[in-house]
Order: sequence, then C-alpha cells, then structure tokens
Amino acid sequence: MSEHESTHHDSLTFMRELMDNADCLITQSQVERALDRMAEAITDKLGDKLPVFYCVMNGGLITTGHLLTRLGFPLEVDYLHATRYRGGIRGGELFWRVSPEVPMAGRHVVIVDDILDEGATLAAILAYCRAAGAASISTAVLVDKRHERKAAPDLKADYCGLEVEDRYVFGFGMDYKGYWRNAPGIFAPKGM
Ligand SMILES: O=P(O)(O)OC[C@H]1O[C@H](OP(=O)(O)OP(=O)(O)O)[C@H](O)[C@@H]1O
Ligand code: HPA
Repeated sequence: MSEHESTHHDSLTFMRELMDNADCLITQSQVERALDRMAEAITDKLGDKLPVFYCVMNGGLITTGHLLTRLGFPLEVDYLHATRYRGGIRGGELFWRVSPEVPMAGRHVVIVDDILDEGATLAAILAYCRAAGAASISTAVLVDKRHERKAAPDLKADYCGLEVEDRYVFGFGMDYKGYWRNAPGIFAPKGM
C-alpha cells in the first residue's frame, strides 16, 4: 500500500468509527421541528420586507438550505465565508475568505449560520453589516452552545433553533475536522 493509500485508509476508518460511536444529541426530527419554528418566526417578522439572506459558509450551508425552503415569501440569497476554526476544533482569528456580493445598504439582512459557539464569528459579521449600512440585521442559527465563554455576555441570535451542551458537535453543516457536515442530526464524538 502506498503512503497515500495508507493515510486514506486510516482517515476513512477513523471517521467511520467516530460516527459509529458518536452520541446523538439532537435527532433529525428535532432539527426539522426547530427549523419549522424558526421559519414561522422569521416569516412573521420579515415576510413583507424583501430581505436578503446571507449564508455563512461553510457551516451555514445546510441550515440555510433547509430554512429557505420553508419560507414562502420573496427573498434574495447570497453568501459570505468567514472562518475561525479552519478545519480544527478550536477557534482562532477570524479569516474572511469571501465577502458578500449583494450590497447590504438599506436592506433587511438576515445572517444564517449553523452554530453560535463563542460568538466571535457572529459579532464580526454583525459589525460588517452595520458598517455596510443594512436597514436591519437579524441573525438565525440552528444551535446555540450553552457555556459562559461568549464574546459578549448578551450575545444571542434573533432566531435560534436549539441549544446544545458544551461539547464539540458535528452534523447538519458542522464539521469534525472537515468531515461529517452531512450527518443528519447533531452529534458529539464519544468522550469529547
Ligand atoms: O461562535 P464561534 O466560536 O465564532 O463559532 C461559530 C462559527 O464557527 C464555525 O465556522 P468555522 O470557522 O468552523 O468555519 P466553517 O463554517 O467553514 O466550518 C461555524 O460555522 C460558525 O460560523
Ligand atoms: O462545536 C462545534 N462544531 C463544529 N463547528 C464549530 N464551530 C464552532 N463550534 C463548533
């Protein structure tokens, strides 16, 4: 076996075992119900505002897709890519990979992400939206992680689906070292 094949095999085995042994914290049907509730609340507030939704790549991809198909009103979609984990499991400096294209000035902006953890990502994106002159800014996250390490003590999303305990989680957009964003629920590696 070449070195490349052996590394590939080890990673495949590791990632399969990670999933097989993971604790399921939130099932797919709980996620679906949370998305229904978020969609209803967003529709009440923004249904007649012609808002622009910005997906925070990569983690926000799955939540954005599932949320948007529940919204029966006219809206625009764009994305931005800001990352502070960069494939690891600890946050660092925020790195802007891609800035949004649709101008925010005078628009009702909705930022959609998978998780509010320490909140540094969301805080920086909010500052960006304010500087860009958005008429209003709302934030929607699928999960908020319960702990006392938030970037600001009152940092909350306007629309939040669920809370998770203070463990590193993956699934429904969230990765474990780049993998398992596709897991259909929210999971935590055993023992972490
Ligand atoms: O609240 P924070 O502690 O700032 O963490 C939350 C952010 O971290 C993750 O992104 P990440 O930097 O891992 O990039 P990714 O979306 O490409 O995985 C997640 O998608 C959020 O955007
Ligand atoms: O717990 C997490 N899982 C995946 N991505 C994350 N980004 C911040 N926290 C997390």
